[in-house]
Amino acid sequence: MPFSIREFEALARDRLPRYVYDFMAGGADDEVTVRANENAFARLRLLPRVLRGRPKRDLGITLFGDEITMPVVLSPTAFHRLADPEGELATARAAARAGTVMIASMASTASIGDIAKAGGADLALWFQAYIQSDTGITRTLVRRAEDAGCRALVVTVDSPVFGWRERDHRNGFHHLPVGWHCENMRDLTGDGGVLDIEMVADLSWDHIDQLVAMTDLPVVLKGVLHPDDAVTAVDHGVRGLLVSNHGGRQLDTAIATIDAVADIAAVVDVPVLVDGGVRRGTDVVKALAFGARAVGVGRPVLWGLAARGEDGVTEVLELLRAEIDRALALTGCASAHEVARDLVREDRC
Ligand SMILES: Cc1cc2nc3c(=O)[nH]c(=O)nc-3n(C[C@H](O)[C@H](O)[C@H](O)COP(=O)(O)O)c2cc1C
Ligand SMILES: CC(C)CC(=O)C(=O)O
Repeated sequence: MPFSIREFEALARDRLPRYVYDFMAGGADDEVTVRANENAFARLRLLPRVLRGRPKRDLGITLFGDEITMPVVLSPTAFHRLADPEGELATARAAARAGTVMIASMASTASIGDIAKAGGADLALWFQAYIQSDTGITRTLVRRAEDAGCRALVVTVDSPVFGWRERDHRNGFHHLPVGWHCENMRDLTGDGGVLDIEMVADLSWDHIDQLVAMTDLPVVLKGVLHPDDAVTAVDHGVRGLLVSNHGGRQLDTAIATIDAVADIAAVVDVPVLVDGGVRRGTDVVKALAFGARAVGVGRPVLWGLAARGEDGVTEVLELLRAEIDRALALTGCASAHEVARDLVREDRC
């Protein structure tokens, strides 16, 4: 079994067709932000405490009333069938076994209802949506998420247009293989067809008001990086924030997310999550120190799924859990809640 997420990525790279690996690993333009997300974590250094007598660590946290077993959730990623024939169903089973949240992408290759069934009652399932220009379509998607038992709605707001992904253009990857579809987009128009997902350039806070009014589920905004937007979001009834630059796939040279999270956590009272470049338990501890309640992982889940299917996702999540536990022990913390801001210093080398 691989010993690190890095090794899972190498295994996945060997197993996947080139165009699939590139789609998953790649980002926008020069991929500056893809690299920056990881590099920014490495630049931060931990200042551990000693002799605090911590025989066991408690990794659990609460999100919207649900207890999860570690401060790591599965960020939404499209097209899991490209990684494994069982696709999102395998991912859901692994997330349920790990006792954490899966944020299912609107661009899943299984429907949200089928993902919920696969995960079973143990899965804390959230649904990620791109607001569509036709409010009726957005409403139907929200109802499907509610009917599937989703516990929160994540609205991605960093994609008014699609990022420029040169690897995909070079590989000619613009559509799913014949016969595979975004199953959440089926039967939305009455003719049994599958609609394309739209990126809507004129999205505004009015759309967020509409969405918040449409559902009792907590709405989480994904893709906020500016503290002023975070404050505005909460004013509009948003109940959580996922600080994200879409894994460097949208605006290249956008700020690394770990560099954005502290300023946001300082100005809002709602749970703040962060994703982008989390590859080690020490990264998670740094995010907690900056005020995040939890982190999201995108590509690591895909590497696990591509390398070893459902078991691979389980192994990736358990690797992270063990690494977080070890990082807490080595920094002198008994729980995720005890991680304090003064554990992290900027690298002075
Ligand atoms: C292959 C791939 C597909 C993605 N699909 C979606 C998506 O459908 N919706 C979304 O909001 N974010 C999507 N993302 C972004 C992730 O939710 C997340 O922000 C990002 O992957 C985090 O960075 P990491 O991969 O370094 O962990 C995708 C990312 C990847 C790598
Ligand atoms: C195909 C898109 C809807 C998903 C994706 O690749 C992304 O959001 O990065």
